[in-house]
Amino acid sequence: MGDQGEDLNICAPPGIIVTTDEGAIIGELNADGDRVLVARGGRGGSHRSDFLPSKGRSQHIRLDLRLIADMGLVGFPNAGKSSLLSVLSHAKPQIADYAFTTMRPEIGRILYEDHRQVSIADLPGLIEGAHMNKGMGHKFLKHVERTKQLMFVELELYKEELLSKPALLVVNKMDLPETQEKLQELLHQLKYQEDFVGLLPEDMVPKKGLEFEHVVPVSAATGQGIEELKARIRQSLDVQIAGATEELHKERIQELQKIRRPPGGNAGARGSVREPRREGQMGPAM
Ligand SMILES: Nc1nc2c(ncn2[C@@H]2O[C@H](COP(=O)(O)OP(=O)(O)OP(=O)(O)O)[C@@H](O)[C@H]2O)c(=O)[nH]1
Ligand SMILES: [Mg+2]
Repeated sequence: MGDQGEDLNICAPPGIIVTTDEGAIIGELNADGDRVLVARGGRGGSHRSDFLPSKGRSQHIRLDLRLIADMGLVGFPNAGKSSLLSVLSHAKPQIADYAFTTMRPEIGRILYEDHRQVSIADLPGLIEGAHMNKGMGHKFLKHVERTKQLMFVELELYKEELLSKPALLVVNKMDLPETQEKLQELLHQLKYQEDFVGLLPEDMVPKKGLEFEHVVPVSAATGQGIEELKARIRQSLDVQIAGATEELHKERIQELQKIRRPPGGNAGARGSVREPRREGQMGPAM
């Protein structure tokens, strides 16, 4: 009858979906402390089974970190991220004239005329040294990882970790005096970045140039530029999705070509890209 076997626990962060290799969902981990049973252990032997233990299940699984949103709003405290979310979507985030009003992500959705929805996450403000856990630090960066793209609200925010995603730069509060001049200055600096790098403290100099897909001046207060911003968000995500789909198709076609090529070579001209499609069942899924 022996001792009970120990449970095998595997720790994973919240926001994980556990699936089989085929993509069937076994369970979700949405909050701290959530648990999902992936494979039940076998029963121990008893007098009913002639003391023979039964075998437990084994199961191959995938852990997918779910995106919290298509776009994440990134900016210094008070830049007006929550105000922007409230005019872009129907979300009603808390807005106030003090830093760190937003403590956890709030998601809003933009609904486009063709019924496509884009989700925007309003994130806590980012300050210098977030990567050293200052301000909302690590929490902030963890949320940022889970968005497809970033929408920077005002500039100085280029933290290198954040620059690997496509990004839009939104210049908010354009209703305030002198913002027009500041915007021109900013556009000039972006265009001639190398000339300005010398003015920055060494640890703030980005290794990679700043590239924004679009720079959009807006005012959350008056609504100026908000429609254009919505259009830019959509455009930018559509381009990214189209790029990813094309990449996937290329990979599939390459895989199919490998399968088609007989082991002894002899693929010749017949191994063209179109060949596999004619066989029907193996064409790339659209
Ligand atoms: N004049 C003007 N004020 C704005 C605009 N957008 C936001 N504000 C004001 O700026 C302040 C901060 O706005 P929030 O939207 O709370 O800023 P936030 O970036 O979400 O701030 P945190 O959550 O603390 O990081 C509030 O007093 C807003 O009313 C704007 O376009 N023009
Ligand atoms: Mg906020």
